[in-house]
Amino acid sequence: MKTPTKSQTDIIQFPYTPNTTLKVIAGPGSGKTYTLLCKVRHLIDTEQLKPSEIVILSLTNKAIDNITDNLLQVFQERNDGKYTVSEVDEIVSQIGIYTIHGLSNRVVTENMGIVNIIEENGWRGLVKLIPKEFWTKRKINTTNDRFITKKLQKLLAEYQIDSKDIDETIEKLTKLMKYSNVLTNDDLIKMAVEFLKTPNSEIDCSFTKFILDEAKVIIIDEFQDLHPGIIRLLETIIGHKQLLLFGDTNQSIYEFLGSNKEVMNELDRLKPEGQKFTKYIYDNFRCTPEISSTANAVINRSICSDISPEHVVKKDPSNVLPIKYNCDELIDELDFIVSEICQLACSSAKLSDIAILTRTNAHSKAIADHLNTFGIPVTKLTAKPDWMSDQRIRFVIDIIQLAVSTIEEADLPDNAPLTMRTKSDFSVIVTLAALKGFGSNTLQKIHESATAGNTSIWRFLNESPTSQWGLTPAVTKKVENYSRVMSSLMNDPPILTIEQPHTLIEKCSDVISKLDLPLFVGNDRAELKSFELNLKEFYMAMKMVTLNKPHGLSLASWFLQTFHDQSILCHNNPSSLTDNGQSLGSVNVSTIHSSKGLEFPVVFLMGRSDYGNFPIESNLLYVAMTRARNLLYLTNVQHRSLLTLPTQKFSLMKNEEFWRYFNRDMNRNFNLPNGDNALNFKRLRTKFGLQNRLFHTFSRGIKMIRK
Ligand SMILES: Nc1ncnc2c1ncn2[C@@H]1O[C@H](COP(=O)(O)OP(=O)(O)OP(=O)(O)O)[C@@H](O)[C@H]1O
Repeated sequence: MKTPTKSQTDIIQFPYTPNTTLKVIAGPGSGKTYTLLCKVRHLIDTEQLKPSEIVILSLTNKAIDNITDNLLQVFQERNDGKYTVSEVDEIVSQIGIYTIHGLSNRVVTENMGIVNIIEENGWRGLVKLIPKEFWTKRKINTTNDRFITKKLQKLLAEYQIDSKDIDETIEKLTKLMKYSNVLTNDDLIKMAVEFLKTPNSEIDCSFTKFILDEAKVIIIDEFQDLHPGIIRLLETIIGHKQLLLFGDTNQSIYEFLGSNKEVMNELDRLKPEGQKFTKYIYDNFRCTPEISSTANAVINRSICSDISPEHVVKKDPSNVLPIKYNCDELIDELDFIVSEICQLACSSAKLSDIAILTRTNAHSKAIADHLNTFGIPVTKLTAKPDWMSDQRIRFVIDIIQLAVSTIEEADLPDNAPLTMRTKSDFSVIVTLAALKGFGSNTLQKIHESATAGNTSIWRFLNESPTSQWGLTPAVTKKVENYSRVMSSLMNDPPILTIEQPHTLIEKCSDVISKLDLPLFVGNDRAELKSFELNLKEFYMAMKMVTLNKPHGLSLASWFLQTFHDQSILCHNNPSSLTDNGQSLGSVNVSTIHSSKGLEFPVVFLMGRSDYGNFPIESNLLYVAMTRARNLLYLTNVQHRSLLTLPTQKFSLMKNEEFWRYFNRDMNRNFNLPNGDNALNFKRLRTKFGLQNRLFHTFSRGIKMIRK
C-alpha cells in the first residue's frame, strides 16, 4: 500500500476553488498519475465535489487507460470501510474520463448523429472518384497510392482555408464528405467547438450540456502533449471551472504538431492573475539515481527543490551506470542485444522485464523480426491497437457503417433534405472501391448518376433499372451482386437486432466471402497470422462495448459511436511489474513514442542517429531513458551529455549485489546463483546466438539452391 509523499500530499490537499488553475510539474516516475488519482479521491472524500462534476482528459488512449485502470485501485486502497464495493464502482463510473478526441466525438454524434472519421480505406475510396486528368493537370505521379492519398488530404485542407483556386472535383468531394458526415480528426475538433458554443436546440444534448454546465473541474493529464489544434476546444470547455494540469515540459515530444508552449500560454491567460498556481514533485520511484542523473544531464535538468532534500523520496543507488555500446553494423547491434538478453535471462530477469526502444517503426520492426527469427518471443507495443489500422478490419467496420446508415435513411420521408438521405454514400463508395477491378471511371459514373437523380447511391443502385446505370455488362453484374450481398446485412436477422458480437462478425464474414475483394486474398502466413490476431482483438473490443451499451441502442450503432475510444488495456499489457508467474514472457519492442507513460525494469535504447540536434530530440532521449527502472543500455546512442559516461567493463551476470537490488525492487525472491549460470548462458547463446542462426539460414539456402 502506497502513502503519498510530502509534495504529493501538498497537491492532493490543494482546495477546490472555481476559476483557478493548478499546474503540477512532475518528472518521470515521480508518481504524477498516482497523485492525480489521489486528488480525485480527496475531492470526493471531502465532499468538495461530486464524482459527476469531475472530468479527466488526455490526448492518448494509453494515458486514459492508465487512469481508468488505477482509479478503482486508489479508491479501494485505504478504504477503511468508507465505501462499499458497489459504492466504489458507482463513484468511479460517474467520473468522466475521456480522450480529447473521444469527448469531441461524443459531443458531435450527440448533436448530428454518427459521423465517419476518415481513415486510409476512406481516402483510397475518395481517390478513386478523381478523374485522371485532375492529376495530370497538376503533374502529379499517380503510381504511389500513399502519396496520392496524402496529396488529396492536403488539397482538401487547402480548399477549406481558401476555396478560390480549386476546381470542381475537389468541390464535389468536399460536398460528398459533408453530406455523408465524413470528418477528419481536425474537423471533429472544430465541429465539437461549434456544438459546444451552440448546441443543437432540436435535440436533448445532455452530454454537451453536462460538459458545459455541470462539470466543475477539468483535469488534464500529460499537458505537455497538448497542441494548438485543440486550444479552442479547451477554452470552450474550461470556462470558469477549476483547471488542474499535470505534466512535464521535458517530456514534450509532439512539437511537430505545433508549439506546446503556445497552448500553455493561452491556458495561462484563461484565469485571472493571482488565481494561477504551480507545484512540483521531485520524488522518483522509478529510476535508479544512476539512470536519473544520466537522463537529467541530457535535458540539463537540475533539481532545485523548494522542499528540503530529506523530504524528496529517491531509490537507493544500484551502483550500476547506464551501459554504452557502439558498433557500425545492424548485425553487430543485434548480436549484442541477443547476447545481453541471454545473460539477463541467466541472471534473474524475465524476458518480459526487457523493453527495446527505437526511434522509428521501421527500426522496431527490423529488431522484432530478427529476434523472432532467433526464436526469442517478442511483443510489439503500439500506441493504437493494431486492429484499428488493419485494412481488412476497417473494411468490416465500413460494411457495418453502410448497413446502419442505409437503414437510418430508409426510415426518412422522401422529402427529407438530400443531406439527410445521402449519409451512406461515403460507405458505399469505400466498399465499392474495394471490389476487384472496380476503377475510378465506374465509381465516378455511379456517383454522378445518383447525384443527377437527387438520390443516394444506395437507393440509386437498388431502385433504378440497371439500364440506367450506364455500366458495361460485366461491371453491372458485379454491382448487382454487391447490392444483393450487402442487402443481406439488413435482414434475416436485421443487423440492428443483433446483440452478440460473434453473430455480427459472422454476418460480416458471410458478406465478405461472397464478394470479390483483393484485400482478403493472399496466403502469406505471417500476414494471415497478424489478421487472425487483429480479428481476435477486434472481437474483444466489441465484447467490451457490449458491457457499457445503453439500453435500447443496437450493438452495431453503439460500436460505431465508441470504437475510436476503445480501451487498449487488453492490447498493450506490459505485465512485467505485476507478472509473478513462472513464465519468462516475451521481450517488449516499441518506438519511444509508444512507450511514453510506461516503465520497464530493463531498457535497451537504440540509436543510429544523434539525439542532440534539437531540444525535441533531447526530450525524446530523456523520455526513453526514464522508462528504465533498474538497467539501461544505450546502443549506438549519441548525445553530447553521454560523452563522459564511462564504458562498463565487468560482466553484469557476476554482479550478485546488483541482482539482489533488482529483485528487491521487483518484489521478487532472489536465490543465490547455483553456479550453473555461465553454463546456462553458453547454452542459451548457442540456441539464440547469431552465428548459429546464420549457419542454419546459410545451409537452408544451399539446400534450396541444390533443389
Ligand atoms: N507515494 C508513492 N509510494 C510508492 N510508490 C509510488 C508513490 N507514488 C508513485 N509511486 C510509484 O511510482 C511509479 C511511477 O508512478 P507514475 O506512473 O504515477 O509516474 P509518472 O510520474 O506518471 O511517470 P511518467 O511521467 O513517466 O508518466 C509507479 O510504479 C507508482 O506506483
